Amino acid sequence: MPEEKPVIMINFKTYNESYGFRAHDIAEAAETVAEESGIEIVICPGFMDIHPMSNHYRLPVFAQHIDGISPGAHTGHILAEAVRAAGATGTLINHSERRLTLADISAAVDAAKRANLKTVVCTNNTATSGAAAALSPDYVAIEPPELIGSGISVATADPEIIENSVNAVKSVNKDVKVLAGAGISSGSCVKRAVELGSDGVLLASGVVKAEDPAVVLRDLVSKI
Ligand SMILES: O=C(CO)COP(=O)(O)O
Repeated sequence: MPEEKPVIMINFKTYNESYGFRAHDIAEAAETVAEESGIEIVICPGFMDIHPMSNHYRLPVFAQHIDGISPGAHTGHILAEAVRAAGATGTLINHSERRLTLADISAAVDAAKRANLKTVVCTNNTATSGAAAALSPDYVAIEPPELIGSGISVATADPEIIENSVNAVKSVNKDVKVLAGAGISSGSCVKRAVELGSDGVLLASGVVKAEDPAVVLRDLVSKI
């Protein structure tokens, strides 16, 4: 088990169930379960919900993406400082559904650090996990794309990718934490992911599309 308690990050993506009032339902459930369990639950809502989520809940709020730009004339871009000002304290970077080049990932990590945002670089295989670790983000999140949104847990379907990514990341920079994601939906998945060396999980559909997110969230923390 890691020294610190595992973290649970919920990526709201752009599901119909994830914005506006429904974002509040998920965040309210996450706040209740985080306070009951003492487990850190991070929410990653859409950009429009960062400010209301940050104002209403005591949960850490992360963006789903930022661009590797500095303040200035960049129409249509997402500025790290603006995300921070809206209340976010971290950001995902390079999700499989929002892929970036290595140069863009590096610039985004630099922009996030400049704005005092925590960084979660998402990766799709062991080699990219090692490459991401070289940028010294706070977290590398390994998520095999073929299992994302499948309901099939990476912790049981592809445990090697978690172990191999942990080894690849730690051999580059032992201070970088590793999250596992794709198909995570239960406390058993979380337990297994942690046994394989991860510091927590990043998940989406299991919570966002649940009829009652609190039920799933309570199960997710139940075996930690
Ligand atoms: O992409 C993911 C989280 O960033 C994983 O998505 P699912 O939990 O829906 O498989």
